[in-house]
Amino acid sequence: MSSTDSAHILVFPYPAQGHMLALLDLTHQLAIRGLTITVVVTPKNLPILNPLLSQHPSIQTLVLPLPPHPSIPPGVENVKDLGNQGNFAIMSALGALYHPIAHWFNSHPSPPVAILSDFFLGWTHHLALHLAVPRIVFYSSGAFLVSVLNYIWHNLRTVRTLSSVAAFPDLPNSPSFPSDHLPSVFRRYRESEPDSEFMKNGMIANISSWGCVFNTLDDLEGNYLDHFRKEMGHSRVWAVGPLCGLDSGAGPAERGGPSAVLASDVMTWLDGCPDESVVYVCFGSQVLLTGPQMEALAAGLERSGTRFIWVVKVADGYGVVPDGFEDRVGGRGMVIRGWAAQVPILSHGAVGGFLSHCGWNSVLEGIVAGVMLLAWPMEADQFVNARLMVEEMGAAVRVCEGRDTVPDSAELARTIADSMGGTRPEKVQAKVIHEKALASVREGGSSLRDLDGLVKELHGLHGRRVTGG
Ligand SMILES: O=c1ccn([C@@H]2O[C@H](COP(=O)(O)OP(=O)(O)O[C@H]3O[C@H](CO)[C@@H](O)[C@H](O)[C@H]3O)[C@@H](O)[C@H]2O)c(=O)[nH]1
Repeated sequence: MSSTDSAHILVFPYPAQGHMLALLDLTHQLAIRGLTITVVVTPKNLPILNPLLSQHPSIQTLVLPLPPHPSIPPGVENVKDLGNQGNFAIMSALGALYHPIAHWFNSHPSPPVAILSDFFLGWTHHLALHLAVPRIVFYSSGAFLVSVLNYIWHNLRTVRTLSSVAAFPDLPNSPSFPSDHLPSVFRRYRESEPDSEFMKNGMIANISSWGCVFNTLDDLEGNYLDHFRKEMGHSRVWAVGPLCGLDSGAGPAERGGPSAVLASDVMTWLDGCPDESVVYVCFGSQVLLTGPQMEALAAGLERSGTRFIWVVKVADGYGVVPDGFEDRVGGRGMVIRGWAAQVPILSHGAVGGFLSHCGWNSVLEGIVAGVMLLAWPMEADQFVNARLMVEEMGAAVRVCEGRDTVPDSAELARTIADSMGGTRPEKVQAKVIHEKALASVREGGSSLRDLDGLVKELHGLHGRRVTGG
């Protein structure tokens, strides 16, 4: 199909690995289904698109410099270099791309018929209204989290005045959370502070957008999706996940960047381990551990007697792997300093557990791999995700919680050894969800059906004007 006879979509990922990689997985799916695509990206994030662009040379990029912001050091364009606290500044800085994008759009011979953009780019709703095209929100987090957030923005004063526990009586299962477990975008929000207000307005704009896509599935979050659909009052809510369970086609070993240790070397090491004997430890792309946390985790892994792969993010002022640790654990463990090929590692039959911060992508990748999660939620949506997996799904074990908490290493060692050794009910349940997740992205599955529905809707926009929402 040529670019003139297929719908042209503008895809705008948010520059954080946990947001971007999943939207690029979706972009790949849209490209193989014949849509014409332009991706908005800043120069330093362009290499993250390499696997996608080499697979689909027809995908165009709109490369725009990141507008300056006083809280963003020169040269920084991705949240991985700032941590979670950098989100508001990056969101605000990107907001200044409104006019450059509008200008590009208005001078394009065959401009996009829709904008598909991350939920941290809520302002693109107004851009889409201005350009008279529909905007579709991509939620890189789950429907439970988004339901919690929507409740918060609608009941801001009430939730802010609650002291220690916040209840969500309108949501399925009426959950409640200690207030320090609420999503970071809310906890970091300060009334009248410009970047905070910009973020909040963007979140509210998401609710009015024409449609939305979730990287989730009915069998995991059907109750929250139903609740959300009711709140939206329309059916343009597509649950297409787990996107990592569809053929990524984008060379998973290079997903997000080159691996610090050659992926083939890691695979060879795993080949020498018995089935489901290895616990994979990684806390996503943003979290850095303090010195005491690193020591406790190292001691826990050492005392557990379990095989492991530990991915350590390194930065000045944060913890390091204790001296002599690797000699003491001998061939039983592998430490990867920097970026790891997470998806291929998890999919290896030798991996049986995943000690994770419960970032949404890690949760889904663990499910697709059929490994049990050992949950250590720290910030953002992670407490909500952990609750879903531990309490509601019964498919994960909680090992620690909190961004600053230092786990007790003896207890950590026991939990790791116990989880990896025995046949816990959570392990069995993780396999049940794994099967359901794989079925959802196979022929006849709910997520594939929704993906086809989304694609049909996008193709249908070609030559038609649908705006607002
Ligand atoms: O060494 C690494 C580290 C991460 N990843 C990948 O990077 C992504 C990380 O995403 P996620 O597990 O969701 O963690 P974060 O990077 O922390 O993601 C942010 O964005 C997510 C989506 O909104 C939220 O759920 C998280 O809480 C938030 O911290 C995943 O696809 C991983 O496979 C690698 O491939 N190699």
